[in-house]
Amino acid sequence: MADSAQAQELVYLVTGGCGFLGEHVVRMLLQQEPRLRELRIFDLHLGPWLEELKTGPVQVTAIQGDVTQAHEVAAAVAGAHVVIHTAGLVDVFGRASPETIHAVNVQGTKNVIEACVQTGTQFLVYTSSMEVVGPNIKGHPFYRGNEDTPYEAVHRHPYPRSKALAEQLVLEANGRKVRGGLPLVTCALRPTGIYGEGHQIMRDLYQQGLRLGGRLFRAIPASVEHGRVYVGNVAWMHVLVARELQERAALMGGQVYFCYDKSPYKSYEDFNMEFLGPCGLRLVGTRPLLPYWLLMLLAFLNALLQWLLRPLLLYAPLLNPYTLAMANTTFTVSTDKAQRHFGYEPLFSWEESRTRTVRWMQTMDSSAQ
Ligand SMILES: NC(=O)c1ccc[n+]([C@@H]2O[C@H](COP(=O)([O-])OP(=O)(O)OC[C@H]3O[C@@H](n4cnc5c(N)ncnc54)[C@H](O)[C@@H]3O)[C@@H](O)[C@H]2O)c1
Ligand SMILES: CC(C)CCC[C@@H](C)[C@H]1CC[C@H]2[C@@H]3[C@H](O)C=C4C[C@@H](O)CC[C@]4(C)[C@H]3CC[C@]12C
Repeated sequence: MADSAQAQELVYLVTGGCGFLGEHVVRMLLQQEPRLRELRIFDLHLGPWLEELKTGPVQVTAIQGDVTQAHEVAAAVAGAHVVIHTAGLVDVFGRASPETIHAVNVQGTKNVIEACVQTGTQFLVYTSSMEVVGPNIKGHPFYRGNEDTPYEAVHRHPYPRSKALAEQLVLEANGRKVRGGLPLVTCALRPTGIYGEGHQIMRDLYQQGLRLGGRLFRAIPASVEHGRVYVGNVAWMHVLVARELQERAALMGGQVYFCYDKSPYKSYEDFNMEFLGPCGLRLVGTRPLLPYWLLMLLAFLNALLQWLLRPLLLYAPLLNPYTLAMANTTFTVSTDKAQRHFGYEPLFSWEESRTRTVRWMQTMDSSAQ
């Protein structure tokens, strides 16, 4: 027992710990990080589920705060050994202004870095995104690429632009001296499209399918591959990186890693059907029902309507020129960098990831009736 008592010495902070990914990271840390003494969860909106975590052996501290407020971030970071920064404004639908996206994703990340430097926190893991690479606006395919695959990254949309800037800040901060003189060690993880329990878009698509009499209509050719990764494996990768960064700083510091697992390569819609199918939905059409030019026209009409209606109401449908380009451009990764650098293997097989996601959707299904 002396060993485990000695081992429980680390303080972790998870920003955005009440979000879709953040909650999985929090739960994974509690399960898989035996050296944890205190887990701080920092979020703009705290979830009620945090209460149930407070009865365990690890001290769970919930902090309601805003990453754009430097003093709030510094107070939360002070005394933490590791920061996992997942907080972000994920918006590709035009719900938030470009300024707000920049403030949360870029200024928020700057605040986290400065807080580490000022308070002496040495390890920072940043949740980046595949979108710092692509798909680009030219629609170039990225077919099973890795961290070294050349690709013309062009960012026009506020969300990917903000993620790219924030990632760059995190990587450039690697090696800066933190309070006490030790070097800051940082790295960035780039998930592809995350799915799993708690995925809001999957929920929305399910509800849309129900409204359409149990059908969804194919919009994108089945041959367009879209990278997906299970949330439990993304969380596991964060936990592992945070742990191994402390042992392999020279190798891992300043590095980026795609988040991957054994989820199959499929189109966005066919992949979703792996979960929506068992819940009774059907994807109509082996080919897109509408020609691409018509979908593009509808996407532009949606963008125009959003702009016209903005003074009156927020109109933010799933389809806009950016989301259409994302769904319609092949972007998949195939890499073993995380395995080589820190021994990552997915914790959940594809079958388990699918079962867990379907089970979650079916619970939602019965609670909706
Ligand atoms: N969902 C995906 O497919 C995906 C893919 C790649 C990368 N990511 C990245 O993963 C991270 C988590 O994304 P998610 O899908 O869980 O999104 P999410 O919206 O579910 O979670 C983000 C969390 O950050 C919090 N947050 C937002 N603004 C904040 C602020 N100003 N101060 C403090 N907290 C704030 C939110 O309250 C929320 O709990 C993001 O950084 C996102 O860019 C997500
Ligand atoms: C064209 C319509 C028929 C379908 C629209 C689907 C669209 C809403 C989906 C397609 C691809 C999705 C993005 C992709 O999985 C990866 C990411 C990266 C991540 O950082 C944030 C979420 C995001 C942008 C997904 C959002 C929803 C998208 C655009």
